[in-house]
Amino acid sequence: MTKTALIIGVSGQDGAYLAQFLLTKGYTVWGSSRDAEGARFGNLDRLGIKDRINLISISPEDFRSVLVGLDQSSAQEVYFLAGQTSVGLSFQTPAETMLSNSQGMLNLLEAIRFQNRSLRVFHAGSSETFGDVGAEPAAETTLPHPRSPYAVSKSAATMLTANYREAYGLFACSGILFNHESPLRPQRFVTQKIIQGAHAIAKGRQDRLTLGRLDIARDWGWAPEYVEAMWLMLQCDTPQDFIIATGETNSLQSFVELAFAAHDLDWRDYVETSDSFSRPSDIAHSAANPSAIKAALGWQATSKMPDVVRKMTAACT
Ligand SMILES: C[C@H]1O[C@H](OP(=O)(O)OP(=O)(O)OC[C@H]2O[C@@H](n3cnc4c(=O)[nH]c(N)nc43)[C@H](O)[C@@H]2O)[C@@H](O)[C@@H](O)C1=O
Repeated sequence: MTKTALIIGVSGQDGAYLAQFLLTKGYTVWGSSRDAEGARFGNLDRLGIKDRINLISISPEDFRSVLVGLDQSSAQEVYFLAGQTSVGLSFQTPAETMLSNSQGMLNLLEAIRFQNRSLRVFHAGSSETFGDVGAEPAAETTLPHPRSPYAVSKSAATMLTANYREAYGLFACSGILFNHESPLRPQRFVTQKIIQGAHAIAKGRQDRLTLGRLDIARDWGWAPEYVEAMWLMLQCDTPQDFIIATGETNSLQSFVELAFAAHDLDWRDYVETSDSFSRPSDIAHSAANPSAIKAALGWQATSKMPDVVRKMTAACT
């Protein structure tokens, strides 16, 4: 029998790749955005799948709209990928960030409980939950130490998901996603800003690139691989939270170096730094231990940071 999935937040990077992946698996795919009639769905267009998705409007902060969306799609699997995704922006829009990420996920869990639906639900959690990790990479058991309104909103939604699983027996789980990138990433995120900046400089369309702190370090993976992990988590016998990451941490400076080297340029000739991109509090070092998902589901990231740079650069036009 054909399976049906609903992706709440289909217009973003992960929503688009997940929709594409589920179509290859033969799913009927429903995808939501706040205003499905007004939205452009540029990422779905870019992947050439817009016409194959049943597009509907859901505002996750609006309980009624979530209930109606679940009814309309009759999905067996629901993926919550909606909400405000920028850590930097969350310092300026803390309330909106809390509402869209925490209240939105709570509404979905409550709607499933209220309608007594036996569907499976995936929540996109974030490594931001862990804050700065020390020498020991974060594992599923690492205690939260959120350092931004975004991180607090994701931590709350992750805890709510676990609570509804334990209290009401819902098949609900969170993937604790570390940074994952692709050509669909907007330039508000540092990787795409660097890739596009280096490309524009190489083409003579731009002189300099201004960035914030270069000494921060992240675990950067390849987004199309991460959506497969999301799907695998809903195919398990029992729901469980997993870290989704490569297990390799690199500095932002090394990312910049590779992005410019891809055009035979020395980054030091073009990159300057400015405090205007600094955050009130930031994570200096983020690192993951993704061994649990490999052991349980056989999933592991094959593209590491240099592959991410290479593939994002290759997609530049
Ligand atoms: C896992 C997590 O991953 C992402 O959050 P993020 O790590 O904050 O991503 P980002 O690319 O905005 O920043 C990465 C680092 O880079 C530093 N940085 C330096 N210079 C610039 C700069 O010029 N722009 C930006 N944006 N950052 C800069 C910045 O201060 C930060 O330390 C989201 O997907 C989020 O949804 C998520 O869950």
